[in-house]
Amino acid sequence: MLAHRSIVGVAQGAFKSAQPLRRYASAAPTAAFAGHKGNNGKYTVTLIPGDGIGPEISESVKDIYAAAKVPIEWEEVSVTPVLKGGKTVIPDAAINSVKKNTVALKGPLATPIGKGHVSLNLTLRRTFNLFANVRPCVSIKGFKTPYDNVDTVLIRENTEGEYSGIEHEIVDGVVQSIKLITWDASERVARYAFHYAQASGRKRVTAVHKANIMKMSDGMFLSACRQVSKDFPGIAYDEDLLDRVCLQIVQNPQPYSNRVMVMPNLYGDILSDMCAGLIGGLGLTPSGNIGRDASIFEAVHGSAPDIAGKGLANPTALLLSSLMMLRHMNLNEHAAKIEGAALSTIAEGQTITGDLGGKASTKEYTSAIIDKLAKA
Ligand SMILES: NC(=O)C1=CN([C@@H]2O[C@H](COP(=O)(O)OP(=O)(O)OC[C@H]3O[C@@H](n4cnc5c(N)ncnc54)[C@H](O)[C@@H]3O)[C@@H](O)[C@H]2O)C=CC1
Ligand SMILES: O=C(O)CCC(=O)C(=O)O
Repeated sequence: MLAHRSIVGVAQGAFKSAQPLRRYASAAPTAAFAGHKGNNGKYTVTLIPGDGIGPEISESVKDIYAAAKVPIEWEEVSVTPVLKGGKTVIPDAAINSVKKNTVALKGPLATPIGKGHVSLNLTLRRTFNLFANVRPCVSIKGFKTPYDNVDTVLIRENTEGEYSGIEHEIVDGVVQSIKLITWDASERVARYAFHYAQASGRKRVTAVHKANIMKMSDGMFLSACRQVSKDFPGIAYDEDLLDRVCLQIVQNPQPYSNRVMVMPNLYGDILSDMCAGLIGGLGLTPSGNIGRDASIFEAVHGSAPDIAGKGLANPTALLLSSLMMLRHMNLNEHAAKIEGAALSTIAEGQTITGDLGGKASTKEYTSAIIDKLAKA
């Protein structure tokens, strides 16, 4: 198996062939980290704890980072929405912090269903033009699930598609919701997906679509992927229907290993939750929202209101997202150390949270990782 490389590392000439497998790489050819080390030798990173379980899992990441002596200073900002000119917006302090630091770790933000303010998650992605949402889904060695060979990366177009937020009522009882697909955004995410595959040693890119039905919008997304594929002769390219992928991957995920799947926004949202189910659930799957001027890392899951405040949440997905962030920042050794401690704690199975079949609280699981770091 090839070592997973981060393009950031390659571009900065920092890649060493002896580096360990990068399961949660954040290959970002167009988004080299632009943050600066302060006089204290630490990088400042924006932290948005978020809603529901967000503050609990953020606390866990902070505790683990302190124990691992990661050279990061957190700049904590709230994203509690504010009203400005009749619109719900993200507070300026949060926007300015991400702009300045160019990198952020974000807990989940809750969105009212069928009414109320727009999704602030989507607002952040659009504000910073975070065009690619990278969602690795990899089985954890030693942690038994119905499948033990999942190793795929979904890359979701992150700024438009079904999530464009253009909706209106035409006449009473008739509502239109517009799926907007542009050539530029499709080409940009396709190119990112091929770069990611190349940098991480993955051999194939699959464009996932419904162009049999949405002939023009998904059809154009496919045309962009096909055109970009010509620039990457070393990477195989194919296309598959979303419904077929869903069926086949739950029957046998193995053929989807060692590849990158690229797709429009909504398909990536749904397929990544489904893939999380293959490896043990939403408590385990990280993501990175990658842009040219900033990147925001967050778990795939939401605010989990059903368990919020009970100390039961699994912080692994946010922790792994933070490791994608560390690799994006070229802090590879710290990432590898924490990854080893977290994944071996899960593989041993003695101190794991309820979603993984264990009995540990968030704090007990966090302490188990910290104990391992102390012994490493
Ligand atoms: N990127 C973001 O910030 C996202 C925000 N949301 C928002 O989150 C809210 C809740 O959404 P749901 O559909 O309920 O999805 P959810 O992902 O919050 O929860 C789905 C199920 O997974 C469980 N779960 C999720 N994360 C977990 C963790 N770390 N540890 C243990 N169990 C975990 C929950 O307890 C729940 O049973 C909504 O307001 C939604 O809009 C949803 C998805 C992403
Ligand atoms: O913004 C939200 O509340 C949900 C967003 C979501 O599911 C996602 O796109 O990851």
